[in-house]
Amino acid sequence: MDHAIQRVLNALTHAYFIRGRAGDRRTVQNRQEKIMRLVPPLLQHAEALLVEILPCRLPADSVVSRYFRRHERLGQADRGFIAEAVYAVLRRRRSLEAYCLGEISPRRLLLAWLGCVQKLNRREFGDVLNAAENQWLAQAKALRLEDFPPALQLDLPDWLYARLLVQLGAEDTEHLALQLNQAAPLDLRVNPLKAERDALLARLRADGIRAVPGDYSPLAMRLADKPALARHPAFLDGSFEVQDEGSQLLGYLVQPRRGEMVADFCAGAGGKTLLLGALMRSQGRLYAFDIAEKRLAKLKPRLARSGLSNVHPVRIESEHDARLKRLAGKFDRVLVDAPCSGLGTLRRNPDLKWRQHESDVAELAVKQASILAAAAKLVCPGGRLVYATCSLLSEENEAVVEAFLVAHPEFSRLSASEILRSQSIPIRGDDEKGGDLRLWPHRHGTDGFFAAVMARQ
Ligand SMILES: C[S@@+](CC[C@H](N)C(=O)[O-])C[C@H]1O[C@@H](n2cnc3c(N)ncnc32)[C@H](O)[C@@H]1O
Repeated sequence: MDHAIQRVLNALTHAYFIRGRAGDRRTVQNRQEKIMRLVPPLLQHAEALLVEILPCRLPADSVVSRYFRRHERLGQADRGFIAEAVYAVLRRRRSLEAYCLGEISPRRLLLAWLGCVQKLNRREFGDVLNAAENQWLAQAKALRLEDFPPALQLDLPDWLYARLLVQLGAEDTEHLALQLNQAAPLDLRVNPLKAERDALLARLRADGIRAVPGDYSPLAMRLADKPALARHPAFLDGSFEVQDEGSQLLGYLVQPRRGEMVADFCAGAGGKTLLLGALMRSQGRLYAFDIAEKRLAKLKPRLARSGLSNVHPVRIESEHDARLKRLAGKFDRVLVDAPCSGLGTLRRNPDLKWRQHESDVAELAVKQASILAAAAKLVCPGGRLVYATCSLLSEENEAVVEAFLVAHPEFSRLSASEILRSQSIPIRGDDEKGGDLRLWPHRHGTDGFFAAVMARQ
């Protein structure tokens, strides 16, 4: 193998683990050894992957999966490593482009990340850099990020920075943006029909998986690393699902009870459906509506693992589907996990900040209002309606709910924090304005979520 590439890989591996996995020498050593053993030209793979991702035609995660399917000989550690480099570039794309000094290319973005963010020195780069690149990188390293506008420094598009500034102020926007530029932790949710959290934590630890209970959700477990779990026996037997802790809290806001009629209006692949079904102890009827056949199809194997028998997936044409009319006024609880900009998930999907535009947000808000109004018709008198998004923007959140409440005086807001507290879920911080729940990556360590709980008279 080319020694220069080997040196960069060593340095990269070092930088990667120092940043992400400090404190566990054994893991560092194991994975480092693994990478050394398997080592392909990872930098070239990262470059090739960026060529496909940067035009932003498709979501980055689907491009990454497709790439790895095409390169099936890449091992787990190599994949982790390539994905880490590519995602780092996506997170820091705007400032890395500035470091490119007018000649933006996937290779330069990667080298800028290595040189200017990871601070690899010339010796660590070895002879990977040609003379022109050496010269360019020396100039790039001399740039001071502080001399650029705040939005660039924080790697946000101008329009998004401007909106967050209005909502949060400069200091909080900075804290949020810095957090959004980190990788999200891996959270699991225990399936209470199959396992008990303490026992499952012990089972995972016995397998060398470092896990602790979540801060808020009684079913959450947070992992210290990102092990591959798809073949873990406790996953296969339905004892847990992968689910962000914030997402879990939405299930507790719906608070479904055994025997009730419950609808998950935008069920997708059923992350929240599975939780709602488990909270109902599989008793009563739980409808999982969605317009996307493909997403609902992904719910099927998850349902099979979960042990739930009360879930009815129904593909609808739109929120105005005629079948919904027959169900009007019949549901005790309705969750609307609305399609949204997804900006609360930027730690996982950093490409969204470059793929979403202002005009998308305005369109989404119109769609969200229409879905909420249609879903509300399903709620019975005395029933509960929860509107949620993983957006950070008030346009998709409070504004949608406020307009809905004006047009539907039969609904009134409940306090989300009180509902959670009544279930012994402690939510700290400034999350109670208007009674709605707001979860922020920089305050709660979860993805960004908004949820409003409403009751029908
Ligand atoms: C935020 S995702 C839902 C995620 C899902 N609840 C989960 O926890 O995994 C929004 C979903 O809304 C669906 N959707 C979009 N328009 C819809 C509509 N008019 N009626 C129902 N669902 C819709 C999308 O297909 C997508 O699956």
